[in-house]
Amino acid sequence: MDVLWMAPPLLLLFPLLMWTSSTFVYYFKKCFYVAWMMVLALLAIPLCILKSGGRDVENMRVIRSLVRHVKYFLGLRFDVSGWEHLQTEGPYVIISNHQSSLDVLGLMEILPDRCTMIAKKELIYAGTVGLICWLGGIVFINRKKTSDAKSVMIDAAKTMLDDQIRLWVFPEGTRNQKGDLLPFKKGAFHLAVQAQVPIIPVVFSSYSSFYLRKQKQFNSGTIRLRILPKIETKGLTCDDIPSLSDKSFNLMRSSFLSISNSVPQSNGPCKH
Ligand SMILES: CCCCCCCCCCCCCC(=O)SCCNC(=O)CCNC(=O)[C@H](O)C(C)(C)COP(=O)(O)OP(=O)(O)OC[C@H]1O[C@@H](n2cnc3c(N)ncnc32)[C@H](O)[C@@H]1OP(=O)(O)O
Ligand SMILES: CCCCCCCC/C=C\CCCCCCCC(=O)OC[C@@H](O)COP(=O)(O)O
Repeated sequence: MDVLWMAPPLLLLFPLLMWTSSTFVYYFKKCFYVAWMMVLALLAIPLCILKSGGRDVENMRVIRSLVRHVKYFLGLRFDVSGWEHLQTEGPYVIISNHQSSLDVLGLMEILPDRCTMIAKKELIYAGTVGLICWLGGIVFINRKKTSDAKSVMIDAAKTMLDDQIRLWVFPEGTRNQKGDLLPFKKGAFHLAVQAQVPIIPVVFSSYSSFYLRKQKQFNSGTIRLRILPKIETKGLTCDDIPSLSDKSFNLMRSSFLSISNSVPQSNGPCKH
């Protein structure tokens, strides 16, 4: 009978235990993030339509200002350096590594005016977020059809110059949390060379100190964001794309490793 007395305090303790359980925090933060972004997008839709009357890169100002507080809810901080490198007139291509949808928070932290992104076309179906991406002028590509993706990017190079737009590209082409960068795809470099505009590399430090998908952990943490000096492409041609891509990759990789305090995952212990 005595044991029954313990039931009410245990029942009260249960939510507390749940709350402190790191798995619960992980799922809660992830669900909150998606749901809150959906709500913010819903708020942004009428604001963007009122501001620009439809799809326009200027809507990114509205989206940027609505998203900037989200980091506080998730316990994230950004330590940004290299702001001066974004003080470049006219169009340019920003390239950055891509670890998770959380990259959107860092992106909005430093997003320059008149800058939009290249994204996979599936994103347009993400409910209110999809619609706000369209209103923000995001350029959608079909990754399954190289010829389509290429022709959309060739058009984008022309639009960049005609409308003085900057484009943010994730040259790895997909999300990656392997503790290293994936080899770069060439689209971003073709884009910059075709438009003859500079490339500004941006590096996000590894999220592995606070966000671990496999272990279901999502703690508080600081993300170091490094804006690197621009790489000029004036006078470069198609033939220079491989070396331009390699140069960018090497610069970003060494910056990533130095700000992440991590070593790439090896395939096992060294053999002597
Ligand atoms: C409030 C709520 C707010 C919400 C805000 C939300 C913000 C959202 C943020 C959004 C975040 C969303 C983030 C995301 O969604 S990330 C996913 C989408 N982004 C990308 O995939 C971008 C990176 N990918 C590329 O650049 C690829 O190269 C593409 C996709 C273009 C093709 O890839 P694919 O794998 O099919 O082919 P390949 O790379 O092997 O290339 C094949 C050949 O073609 C050549 N080639 C390539 N390109 C060009 C070109 N332009 N002109 C001439 N030639 C070109 C190339 O040199 C190669 O030839 P060669 O060298 O072998 O001879
Ligand atoms: C009714 C449809 C509901 C869909 C719900 C999903 C909506 C997501 C909502 C909020 C998340 C906030 C920001 C979304 C921006 C995500 C950009 C992103 O990270 O896309 C992934 C893409 O770069 C690479 O894709 P893959 O790694 O190749 O796969």
